[in-house]
Amino acid sequence: MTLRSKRSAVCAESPTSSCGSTLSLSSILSTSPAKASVVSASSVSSKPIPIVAQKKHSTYVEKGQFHTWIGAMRAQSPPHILSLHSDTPDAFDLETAVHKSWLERHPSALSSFHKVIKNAHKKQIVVFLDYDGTLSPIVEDPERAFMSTEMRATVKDLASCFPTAVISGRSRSKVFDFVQLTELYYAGSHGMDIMGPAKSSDGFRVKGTKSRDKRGNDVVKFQPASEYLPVINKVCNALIESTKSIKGASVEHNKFCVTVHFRRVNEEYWEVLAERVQNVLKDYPTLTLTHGRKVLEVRPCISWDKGKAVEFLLKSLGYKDTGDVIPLYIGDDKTDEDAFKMVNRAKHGCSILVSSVPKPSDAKLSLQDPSEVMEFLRRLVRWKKWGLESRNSIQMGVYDFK
Ligand SMILES: O=P(O)(O)OC[C@H]1O[C@H](O[C@H]2O[C@H](CO)[C@@H](O)[C@H](O)[C@H]2O)[C@H](O)[C@@H](O)[C@@H]1O
Repeated sequence: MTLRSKRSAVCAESPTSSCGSTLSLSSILSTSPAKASVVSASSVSSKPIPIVAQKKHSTYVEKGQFHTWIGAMRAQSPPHILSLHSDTPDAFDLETAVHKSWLERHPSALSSFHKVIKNAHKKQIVVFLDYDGTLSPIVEDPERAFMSTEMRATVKDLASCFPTAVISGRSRSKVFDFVQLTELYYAGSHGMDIMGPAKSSDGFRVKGTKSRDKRGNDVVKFQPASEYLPVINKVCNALIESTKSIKGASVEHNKFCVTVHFRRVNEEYWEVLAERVQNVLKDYPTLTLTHGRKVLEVRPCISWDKGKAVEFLLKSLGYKDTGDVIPLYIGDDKTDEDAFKMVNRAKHGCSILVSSVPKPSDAKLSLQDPSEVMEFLRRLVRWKKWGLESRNSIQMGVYDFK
């Protein structure tokens, strides 16, 4: 048996909170403009949620730190994807061993399905889904990240069984254009633009502007970073201008945040692109820089993230007591880690990372890719639609889901 170390597929970043952290060495190491927005070039408490503008940060990064960050970015979306489920006895190597040990810490949500639904019959499952990399596969062109018809049908079925929300880094209108399901709740701009139910529970005053959705339901729109809109527009234009000469670079206006895409840029220019972004940010001390899957993201320095959005939606749905609800969150990116932490604090919370390679995460379970996400969601629907008897069989492991 040989131990071969190919290029490591293990992501070097840690799953620390992304919101409000600047692109410091530690964060690096730790890892409606809908249609035309990409320009080429704690437990649930009943207290109101405080939103505090964070201390102004310096967004300056030492040059050498770009190398570390670029390494982390490469590792996050490696070209070589190892399938753990293929029987390849001769291919046992270091990567396989690392991946297997990672899977022991983040078991497959499919093989652990009985554990997910163990406490579910007398409780309310509420499902939160990230979009890119979770409902749709990662593709080169962010404008073409379509979800499949089958996935859309599955999510529609899911929403008929459980309250379901999509929480995305994209603008809310853009993610709605992709998903096209009116029966869901949506939070865009990494949770900074929420359209949720206005069904307040005791002790929680639902914040935001009340209105009616397309189906006539009372909804509330909550935008904790609304005052940043002018500065976000300004920085977006500055980023477009400063990156337009770099082939393949694109800037996506996500309403309350801006995404700079590296995926189609030749890797030899990544450092130049990162430096340009960093230079623009020097003039915007109220904004901060984070990174995701081959992207740098500019966002307001406020203590609001996907985890807070999950908390807000749970409260506005009327679930002030974590004992009554099973919040289930599925996501693939660094910004989803805030949501994983939030649901982990709930008594029966379920956090699932979508990743085909080992990477540090606070998620308890894992799925390899959007096709496994779809299979998992289908199982949830089947479980919900069947009677208790079938559910018991599933829990005892008697039923073969396939
Ligand atoms: O929170 P999410 O819904 O996962 O959004 C995060 C970012 O997703 C998109 O970028 C990612 O997907 C693209 C399409 O597959 C891919 O080209 C890019 O490299 C990925 O980072 C989206 O374009 C961003 O605006 C979101 O912030």
